[in-house]
Amino acid sequence: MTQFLRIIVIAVLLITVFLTGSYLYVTNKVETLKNEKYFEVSRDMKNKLQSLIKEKSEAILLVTLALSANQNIKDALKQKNHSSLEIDNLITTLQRYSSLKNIWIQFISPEGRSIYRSWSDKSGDELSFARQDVKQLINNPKVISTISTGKFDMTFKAMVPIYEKGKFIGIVETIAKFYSISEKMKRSGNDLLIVVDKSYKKQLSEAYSNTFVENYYIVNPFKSDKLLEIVKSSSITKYLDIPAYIVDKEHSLLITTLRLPDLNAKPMGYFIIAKDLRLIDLSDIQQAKNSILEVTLLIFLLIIVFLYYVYNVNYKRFIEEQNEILEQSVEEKTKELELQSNILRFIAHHDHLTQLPNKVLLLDRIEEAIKHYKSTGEQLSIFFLDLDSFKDVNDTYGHEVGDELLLEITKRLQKCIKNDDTLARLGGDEFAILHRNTTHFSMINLIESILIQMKKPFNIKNIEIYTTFSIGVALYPQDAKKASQLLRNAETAMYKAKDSGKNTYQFYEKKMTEMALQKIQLDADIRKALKNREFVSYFQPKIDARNGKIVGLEALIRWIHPQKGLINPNDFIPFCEETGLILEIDKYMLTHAIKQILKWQQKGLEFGKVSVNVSTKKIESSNYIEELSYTVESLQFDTALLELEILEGQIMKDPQKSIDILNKIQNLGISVSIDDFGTGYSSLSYLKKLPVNKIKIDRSFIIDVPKNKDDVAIVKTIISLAKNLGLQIIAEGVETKEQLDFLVQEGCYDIQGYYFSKPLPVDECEAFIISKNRGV
Ligand SMILES: Nc1nc2c(ncn2[C@@H]2O[C@H](COP(=O)(O)O[C@H]3[C@@H](O)[C@H](n4cnc5c(=O)[nH]c(N)nc54)O[C@@H]3COP(=O)(O)O)[C@@H](O)[C@H]2O)c(=O)[nH]1
Repeated sequence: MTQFLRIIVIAVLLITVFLTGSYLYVTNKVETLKNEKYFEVSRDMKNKLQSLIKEKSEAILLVTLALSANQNIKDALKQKNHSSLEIDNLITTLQRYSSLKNIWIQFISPEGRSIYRSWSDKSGDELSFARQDVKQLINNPKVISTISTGKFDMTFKAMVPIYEKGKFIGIVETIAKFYSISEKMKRSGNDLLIVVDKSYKKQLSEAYSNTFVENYYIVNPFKSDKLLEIVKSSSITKYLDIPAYIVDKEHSLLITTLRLPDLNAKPMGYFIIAKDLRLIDLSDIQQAKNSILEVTLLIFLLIIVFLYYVYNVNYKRFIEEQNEILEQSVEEKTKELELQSNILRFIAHHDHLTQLPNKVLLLDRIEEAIKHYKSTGEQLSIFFLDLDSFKDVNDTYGHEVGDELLLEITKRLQKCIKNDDTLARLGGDEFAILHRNTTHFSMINLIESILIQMKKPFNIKNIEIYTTFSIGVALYPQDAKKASQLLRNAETAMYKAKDSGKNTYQFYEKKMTEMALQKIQLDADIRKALKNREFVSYFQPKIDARNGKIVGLEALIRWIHPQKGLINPNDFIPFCEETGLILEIDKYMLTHAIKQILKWQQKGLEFGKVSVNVSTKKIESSNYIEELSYTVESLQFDTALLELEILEGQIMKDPQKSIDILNKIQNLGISVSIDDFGTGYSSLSYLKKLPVNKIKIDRSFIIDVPKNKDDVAIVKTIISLAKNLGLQIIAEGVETKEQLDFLVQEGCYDIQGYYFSKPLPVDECEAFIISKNRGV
């Protein structure tokens, strides 16, 4: 806004300065032009008067010269008698043929006596005493043309000396009135006032007109009374010797002066010339003024346009700045609102005591997890937790202790959940957990973890409090399709847990509870079995079909359960892989198998390499290579006789990582075989890079050969692939002669399968080896 005001103030100042400057300039310019005009007009006034005077002087001189050449006049002068002259006719002729209407003539003798004067009968009077000009001409006879003034009038005068045969015989003098000059000046719009200094001629003091202004005699008969009055009203000297002109605005007059010299150029008086200002044509000045005003207006408009442009540019900038400020302010406000809205949203979605998500947020998260399931198949489960004796805590110790207890319980529950799980407080003593990426084991793990956490007493304000949870679990998608229903079902399951004695859990589906119980039992049993060394190795021979010799043995785990008897690996290996117990199993089995092999070696039996199954979890465990190396070294086992079977699917989960580990295994001198080949979608580009020695064709491709053409094609391809890659090849699950013949025909000679032998317990396997060593 300051910027905006500044521009406005600058604009107003500029316009004011410009207009003032323009006004002063125009006024000054007009004044100058007027002065020039007045100077010009005043000069014209003077020129006009001068030219009229000159014109008349010349006319009179011409007439006088003409008269001086007239023989009759000469004769009259010689005779000093004019009677023979027809003077009247002469004057009439002169008036008729010249422009001079009032003209008088006089003849003067060489001695200075008047012989004849046309305006009077008087003659013979001595003039040379009274008249300076006559005296002057007698002494120096030459033409005189001058203006003269006397007490009656002011006149033009021309005097010409007349000679006859070189002798000066007299003077012809011609006199004309000044009237016509005044009239002509009047006609051209100029008032004329002829003033003569009184002191110039004594006789002027008695001037006939009797019109005086100060020391000056007003000569002209047709004077302008107005001008006379103006001159009279102030000092006359003001109007004499005006250098150029005077503008009398009061009387609207332009006044100038012209000196009136006498015969000897001595100042005699002045012509005061005046012109009505209104008669002076100032249209050219007005035109010039208009032009200046037009230019000024144009410049003014340009300034306005410029200011408008500057204003616009600045205004745009100003608007942009304001916009920026506005945007910033909106941004800040938006952030504030977002913050407030976040706070409100948080309040609306969280429990005020524990700050945990409330039921609303939990349901949102469940909906979200359901959507996720639909795109990924990742299961979820809801755990509904209700404290078993919270009412007693509140009643006994008060709500403050109850609240503290809830906060401590929250902390412990947070330790049990995964990062992507949601722990919520539904109100009172009810909590819920959204457990994502659910597996049977993860659910059991979570339940056990909660139960363990709740076993420890809580110390609230030095009061030791024991409390437990009744937990209900519902699974998506098995138990409900909608979030709210899922939560309700988990709650129902929780009440079942309450009914069954509290401090326990129930699944919404009864069989799930049983399964959970079984898994918990299985977990406990496997741990116990490892401790009690209930796991044993069975060995399945691998036979070279061409000669029936044993080329190797595969160690396969068996569980000799004290109550249930022999348990096959399919009933516990997947569970062990899920729980991580496989790490212990694989370690146990490697040692167990090697120890047995060492025993057979000591007995001198020959059976080729021994292969042991290894899960990916195992080979990916951080210290696997160290553990493997330690096991073979500590048992002093020749690594050249050991082969590890690793599932193709597990290798291909992260081929690059597998390459690193397999390289390390091979560096220990241990062979690697890809187990169940054909099921793991091996990438051919990776296959050629994999540090493996052997591939084992999966049983699923062997079952229907040679009948199933597809399987035949697959098996043929795998065999040729192995050969091309320089890998050994073995087929497993061979049960029939047809299968065997087909494989041998295709060049796969190493065979594992019931056709030759099932996996055998140690003593049976020993007997089998012995018989084969004997070539039976
Ligand atoms: N990580 C570990 N996994 C192990 C270990 N011991 C076994 N296992 C894996 O358990 C799965 C089941 O094994 P098992 O029941 O022993 O079955 C093996 C053979 O009995 C069976 N086989 C062999 N020949 C035939 C046949 O002709 N017909 C037929 N129906 N079954 C036959 O194949 C199993 C051997 O498979 P593989 O290991 O892929 O060569 C099994 O996946 C084992 O890998 C262990 O110690 N650790």
